[in-house]
Amino acid sequence: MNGRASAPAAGTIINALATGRGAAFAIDRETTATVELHDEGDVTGEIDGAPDADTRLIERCVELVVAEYGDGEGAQVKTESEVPMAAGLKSSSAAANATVLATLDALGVPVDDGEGRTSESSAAAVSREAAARLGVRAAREAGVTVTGAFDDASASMLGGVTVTDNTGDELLARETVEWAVAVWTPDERAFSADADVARCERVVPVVEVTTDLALAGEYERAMTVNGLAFCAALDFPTEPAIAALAHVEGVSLSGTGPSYVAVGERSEVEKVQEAWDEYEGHTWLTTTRTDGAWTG
Ligand SMILES: Nc1ncnc2c1ncn2[C@@H]1O[C@H](COP(=O)(O)OP(=O)(O)OP(=O)(O)O)[C@@H](O)[C@H]1O
Ligand SMILES: O=C(O)C1=C[C@@H](O)[C@@H](O)[C@H](O)C1
Repeated sequence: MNGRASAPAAGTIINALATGRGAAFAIDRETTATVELHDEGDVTGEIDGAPDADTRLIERCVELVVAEYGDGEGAQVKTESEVPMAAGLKSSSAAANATVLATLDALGVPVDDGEGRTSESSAAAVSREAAARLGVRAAREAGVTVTGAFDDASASMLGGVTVTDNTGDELLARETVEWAVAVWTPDERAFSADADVARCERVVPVVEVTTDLALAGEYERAMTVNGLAFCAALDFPTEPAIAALAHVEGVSLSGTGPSYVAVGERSEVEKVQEAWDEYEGHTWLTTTRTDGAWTG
């Protein structure tokens, strides 16, 4: 009764902390979860390379899946991640998605990939959207999110860009995009649950405009306006965005920071990376992911 699954991290188009509506896109860096079920007992978690980190999110994911689809099993769950925690790159959504899918895998519950295929042959398959909503519920119960972050969770689970209303965990739009992506991750960390929501709410009029842009498919402009508004609200520098805008049209603070993401053609995104290489911390290049999370 073992299961394994992986889910990609994501970058921000619209931070939902202002209006409850957000948008995100999957990137090609993953978190993998392995789950070993026991007939009974507790659920215990481990985060590879972070022995002191909080394991409640992944434990709660396993518990919720077992409560819904299992028979009182206990478990050991472990995550290994290519993305740093508390960096704005949705490591919590990737970890939750991977853990939910790995637990379903361990229980032998099939998952529908949305295109009529399932991970196993039986009829009663769980949709990937439903699996993402379970992870969001676990994130709320573990206290690691402000809005539930269904924007981040759905982008990671389904791949591509998703636009969501996190107040009802509703998927408003999904589209695939193919961008090169530059990421700058400074050394500091910022947990989403600690963000100053009252300051974010002051930029609501600007963020409402970005939602209209995103729903019209103008993701890069939405992202850039979002980034300038949230840098101001959360007191992060706008200089990385201004440097990137010499080369690309889409750049934003990702989530509640401290990472920034810039998107566009590879040759231009490489120039953004060169500019960001001047800063302290870590810069890297990746691409968008269109396929989302997977079992196995
Ligand atoms: N790789 C992981 N494995 C297990 N749990 C994780 C992992 N990453 C994050 N978490 C859990 O989520 C909590 C909050 O994480 P964090 O603030 O880093 O979220 P994030 O998704 O990286 O941030 P952001 O929303 O800004 O992108 C962590 O304290 C931890 O409990
Ligand atoms: O905790 C949350 O609710 C969120 C955190 C950030 O990732 C945001 O980008 C996201 O839109 C919502």
